[in-house]
Amino acid sequence: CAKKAKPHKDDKKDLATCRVLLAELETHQDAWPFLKPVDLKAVPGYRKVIKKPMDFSTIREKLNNSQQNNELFLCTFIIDVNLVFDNCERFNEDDSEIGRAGHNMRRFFDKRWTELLQ
Ligand SMILES: Cc1ncccc1N[C@@H](C)c1ccc2c(c1)OCCO2
Repeated sequence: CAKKAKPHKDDKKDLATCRVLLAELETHQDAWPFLKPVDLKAVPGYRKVIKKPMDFSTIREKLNNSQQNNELFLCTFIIDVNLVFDNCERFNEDDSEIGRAGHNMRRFFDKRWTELLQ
């Protein structure tokens, strides 16, 4: 993904842009299934099926802890956001509340990160 994002001279903008993007994801009306980690005790089968759980609050934690000079943070951010949506597709029917929310959120993210980061 590093090559996809146009080579910025200063990563400082990228970190701010990831924070803006994450805030937009968190406040989206379809974000509700993805705001916090899935409760592995409350959702039967989730722990077995989904090898790498991810959610927006975990991504925010990682972003807050990421070193600015470590240019990998941008790729890590993109990979983690896509992991949220890939996990959602794997576990939820397309024709379900959560499945539809996942598709809507992925469409929104793809549009916004292209506008902001490429
Ligand atoms: C993203 C996702 N994929 C699969 C299952 C759950 C979830 N999200 C959790 C928060 C969630 C979303 C909705 C719920 C719920 C938990 O627990 C039972 C009531 O409805």
